[in-house]
Amino acid sequence: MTLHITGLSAARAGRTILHPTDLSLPKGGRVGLVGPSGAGKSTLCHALIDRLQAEGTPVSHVPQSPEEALDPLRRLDFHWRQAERALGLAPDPIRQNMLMKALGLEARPLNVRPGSWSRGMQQRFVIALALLSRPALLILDEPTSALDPVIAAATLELVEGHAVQTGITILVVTHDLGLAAARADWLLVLDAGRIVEDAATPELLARPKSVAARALVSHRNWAALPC
Ligand SMILES: Nc1ncnc2c1ncn2[C@@H]1O[C@H](COP(=O)(O)OP(=O)(O)OP(=O)(O)O)[C@@H](O)[C@H]1O
Repeated sequence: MTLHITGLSAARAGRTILHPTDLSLPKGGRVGLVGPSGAGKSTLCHALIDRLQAEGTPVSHVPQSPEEALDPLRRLDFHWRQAERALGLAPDPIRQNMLMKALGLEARPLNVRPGSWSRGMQQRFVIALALLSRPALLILDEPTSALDPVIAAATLELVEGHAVQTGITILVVTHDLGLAAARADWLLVLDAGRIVEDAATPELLARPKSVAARALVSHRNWAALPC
């Protein structure tokens, strides 16, 4: 079922940051939200999360870097238990193994602090945590900014594989058109708090209509990135 969201908007300090916006996110789809810094991507994400949560639709958000989600002094198994508790879930080793395996982390002991793992592995762990709630929508916020591009691409492939099996919709939020074009079937371009383009990825790349999308597409070095 497609997630339809209408009239999403946001103001900060008396200024409209996100103008009234409608979104349609197809179930199991991979959608990219692209726009320059300050366009309002984070604001849109927060408004979207608030709206979906208010409607009772499960949504998970993966922040840019694992440090934002993990306490460096707490062991990974503590984080897992906390997430289960927050969701009202009883501990379930089978579910835990399934999610860890989906992110390529099977057989890794969790009785260590985050710093014992590479950042790429920490980010995968955070994504596995985000999947615990069986979200209808998984928002990946600048998912590659904290990782080297090859690790980032491998991580995104694992997430997408899991999403295909479970019907989760993925929203990749980024200022990097190369990343979005490689990962998403559909692209939304946000500029100054307005969605100025909403098109299938090949269509947007071939025929960008808005000034913002044309500027992103004409920035050609995006094509060379591995993810
Ligand atoms: N709490 C706030 N108070 C005032 N202005 C804000 C606040 N939060 C965001 N803004 C402004 O809203 C605009 C959009 O910010 P936002 O963080 O949503 O953009 P973004 O596209 O996510 O940027 P980036 O890619 O740099 O993270 C910016 O001009 C920002 O300065």
